[in-house]
Amino acid sequence: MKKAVHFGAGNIGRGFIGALFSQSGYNVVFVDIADQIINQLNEEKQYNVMLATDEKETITIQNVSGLNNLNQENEVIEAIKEAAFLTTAIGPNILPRIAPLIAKGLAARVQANEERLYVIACENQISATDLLKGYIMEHLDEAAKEKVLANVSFLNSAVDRIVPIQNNQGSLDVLVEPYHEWVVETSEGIPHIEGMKIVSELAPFIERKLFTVNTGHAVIAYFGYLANKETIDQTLADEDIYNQVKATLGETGTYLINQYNLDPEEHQKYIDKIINRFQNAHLNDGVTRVGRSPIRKLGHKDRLVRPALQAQKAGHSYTNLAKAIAAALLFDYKEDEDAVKLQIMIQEHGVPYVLQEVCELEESSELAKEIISHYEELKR
Ligand SMILES: NC(=O)c1ccc[n+]([C@@H]2O[C@H](COP(=O)([O-])OP(=O)(O)OC[C@H]3O[C@@H](n4cnc5c(N)ncnc54)[C@H](O)[C@@H]3O)[C@@H](O)[C@H]2O)c1
Ligand SMILES: O=P(O)(O)OC[C@@H](O)[C@@H](O)[C@H](O)[C@H](O)CO
Repeated sequence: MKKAVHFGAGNIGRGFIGALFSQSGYNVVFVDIADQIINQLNEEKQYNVMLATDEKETITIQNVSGLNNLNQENEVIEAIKEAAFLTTAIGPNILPRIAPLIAKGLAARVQANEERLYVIACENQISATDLLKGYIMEHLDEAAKEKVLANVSFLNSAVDRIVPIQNNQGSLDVLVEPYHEWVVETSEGIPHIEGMKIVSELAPFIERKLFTVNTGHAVIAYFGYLANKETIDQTLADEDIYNQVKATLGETGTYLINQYNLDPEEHQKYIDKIINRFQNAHLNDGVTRVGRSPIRKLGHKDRLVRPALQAQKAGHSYTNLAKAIAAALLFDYKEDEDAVKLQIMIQEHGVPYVLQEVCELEESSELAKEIISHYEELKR
């Protein structure tokens, strides 16, 4: 049976990417540090993916197993030697940590098996696979690098499916929204995977997704958190926040329509569909999950700052994006490591320093000034 090695047996791993490989006839080896999940995968050898609909349709995912990358290095390397695909859904910040083991696996793979291997990082980050490739290359000598570059394809991708934190301790089953989209950039003829869409240029797809789904999500999460809301759908029921989301997606929409020559009516339909997805009460998706890792989300190329800068450059409105950035700076959720770090940075050095260090925005820029003024207002 064909094999796919997938790093990250979490929500997207089990609920989306691993599930698609299994449904396409692959044996899926999940690699993770969570012993409980790994042991359960090996014992139960299957799990259910449930759709967040009234009917709760269920699909059983089979031919799955697990390995722990902390204490089963050799087994992971052996699995990589036989795999047709190597994918990740682990969080962008974790990619550098798994790169040394992937490098060992790839070095052994290209010696043992001449078949092409496809590596795809499925993270919410522009060019995540290119970044992973760079981290992997740091751990290969010149000879191995050359062989890996000749035999392994590194393909960027965009993944879209809302998978909340699961409310079923001790179970492998995953509740997911019915909608899903997985777009992979390549001009090669790669093996067919159910649900994978191939495109020759990813930029319009990943920017449209990141600056609509994830920007909208971030606005709801940060304003919802400030308004003491628990979930995304509850937050959207607040008329002011709903209008704020619409206005912000109007700003990112103007950029996306101009940049990628999108049809404005089609783009409006895309926005409406996404807002409808956010309103799915079956998901029970927490604002703290969606707002997680605010330092990452405030990055220069991420869902808030990049569209704001693009709007500023084009002379369009970015007021609502600036407000959302200010709200993100107030996300002081104590159980999120990044949020704690961000608040310490603000207390010790102030907001202008954070805008410079995290968002790469000069204090004197119009955008930075506007964020600071919204921040002061929201704090009151
Ligand atoms: N959940 C969603 O709705 C969604 C949708 C699209 C994209 N994504 C992206 O998918 C990625 C994963 O998100 P998620 O929601 O599935 O997160 P998650 O926390 O549910 O899953 C991450 C998994 O990675 C594992 N992990 C952490 N550190 C590890 C390490 N060093 N080695 C091996 N495994 C490790 C964790 O144990 C966990 O099982 C993120 O980049 C996210 O942005 C998520
Ligand atoms: O995964 P993050 O932390 O980058 O973003 C949180 C959510 O916006 C995200 O997980 C969405 O649910 C997902 O991107 C939908 O496709």
